[in-house]
This record gives sequence, C-alpha cells and structure tokens, in this order.
Amino acid sequence: MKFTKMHGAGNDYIYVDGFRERLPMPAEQLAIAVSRPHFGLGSDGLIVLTPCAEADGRMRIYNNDGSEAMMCGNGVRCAARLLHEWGDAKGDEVRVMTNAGLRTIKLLPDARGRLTRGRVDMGKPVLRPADIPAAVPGERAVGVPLTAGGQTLRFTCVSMGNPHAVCFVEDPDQFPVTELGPLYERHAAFPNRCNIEFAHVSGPEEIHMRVWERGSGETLACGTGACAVLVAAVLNGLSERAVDMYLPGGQLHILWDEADGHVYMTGPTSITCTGEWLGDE
Ligand SMILES: N[C@H](CCC[C@H](N)C(=O)O)C(=O)O
Repeated sequence: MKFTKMHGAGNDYIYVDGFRERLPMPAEQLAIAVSRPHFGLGSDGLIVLTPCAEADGRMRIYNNDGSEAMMCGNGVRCAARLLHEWGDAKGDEVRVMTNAGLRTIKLLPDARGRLTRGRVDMGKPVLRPADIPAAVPGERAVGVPLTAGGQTLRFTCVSMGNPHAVCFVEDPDQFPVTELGPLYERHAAFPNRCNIEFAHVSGPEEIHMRVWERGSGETLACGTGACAVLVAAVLNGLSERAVDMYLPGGQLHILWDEADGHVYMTGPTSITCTGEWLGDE
C-alpha cells in the first residue's frame, strides 16, 4: 500500500490515497500498526482519503490508538493539499467531507509561490455542554472546576466537531501535561473522552499552548485544539478574536469571525515522504 507522510506544524499523519489504494487491514488496526515508532512508520495516526459525491474527497481520521475522530484541523489542511496535488481537486479552493461535516480549505502560496499553506473554515464552535459532550451543568462550560490526580483545575469546554477542554496556566512549557493530560482525557465529565489543552495568553493577539490529544497523547500541534483555545480565550475575556497560536511544532493563525461566527485556521503543510507500506512484522 502506497502512503504519503505529512505534517501540519509537526502534527504528523500517514495519508492513504483511497481513490487508488486498498487498505491491507481495517483502518482502526492499520492506524495502530503504521503509527508505532520502530515497528511502524511513527505518526500521530492515519488519514484515509476516498471519493465523495458532495466534495472533492472524504477524510477519515484515526488516532494512533485506533480510535476514529470526527475532525482533524491539521489533517484536513494537509488533505486539501494532497487532493489538489493528486488532481482530485481542481482549483485552490478544496472541499473535504469529514465526520463533522463539510470543510472548505483555501490553498495559499508560500514565499516560493507553492500552495503549501491553507486557510480552513473550521465552522462554528459548539458550546452547549450536552453537544460537546461534557457532563457539566449550565448552557456553557466556561471555567468549570474539574478534579483529577488530586488537582482541581478550571476548564472551558468547546467542540470543533470533536471535544476539547481548555485550561489556562502560567507556563505550559513547565506544566505536567503528560501526567495530568491522560487523567483529564478520561475524566468522568467526558463520556467520549476529550482532547485537553493547556494554554497561556501572552498578549491580546498571542497564545502559547500544549495539547494532550484524545487517542494520541501529547502531539506537537492540534488544529481543532488551537481553535478551541482561541474560542475559550475570547469567552474568558483573555484575548482578541484573532491571534497567533504558538505550539511546540509551529505556529497557526486563528480567527473567530464575529460576522459569521465561524473559526478560521491558517497554517502550513509539509510533505515528509512517500513510500510503500509492506507491513512485515
Ligand atoms: N485526537 C483528536 C483528533 C485529531 C485532532 C488534531 N490532530 C487536529 O489537528 O485537530 C480527537 O480524537 O478528537
């Protein structure tokens, strides 16, 4: 099976061209196999692109534990570039169907004029706890105290098609993300588990964050997570509606447009390599 390895700000996936390739095993198993370091290719998960009557292609994304997610921001940006380069998308405006609905990506030129950047219309954030889902009281989950590992932290919960819980801290780089992340990922408040973000607003238009992803652990970047952090910062009165988001793997620009209520994410895509998966154990 041929594959393409790509990353968006360091959030890397194995991409399979489901228009022309067949998976050698169910995608949930393949995601675990290809994601493993050493025995596999090493990645945050697997993304499979297939034909779709209502869009240029359909994206299904699997975390490295094999769980399928509703949406992936860095993934859909990279998928749009691939569909364009494969000729399955004609212009620089690419439509990708996801489990969270249709997403539109505008491919943008980089300094050398190559269409390696993308601006994704990530849709409207979902704030009603029952729709996130988060089992917390009220019509919005802003600054909700949750206890895990003997700590009580305040979280703001947002769905971008997938669930996120955002905690604002003094210094994400010094924060025990790998100790507390998995505890909050599986907190009883989140019936479907949850992606957990720890962020610091260092200026009205500048936020630094780390993420513990549901089903993948700490990743170098998370597109839906960056959008959730911006929405949470605005809801808590901590930032403007457009910020530069700094993640360990790189930088994204996030805007929560007041006019249409949509969140827009702009960032890079990188093709690391192409190859053939032989799957020998
Ligand atoms: N772990 C996420 C899926 C990947 C999201 C992330 N990589 C992004 O760029 O949005 C979940 O289970 O909802």
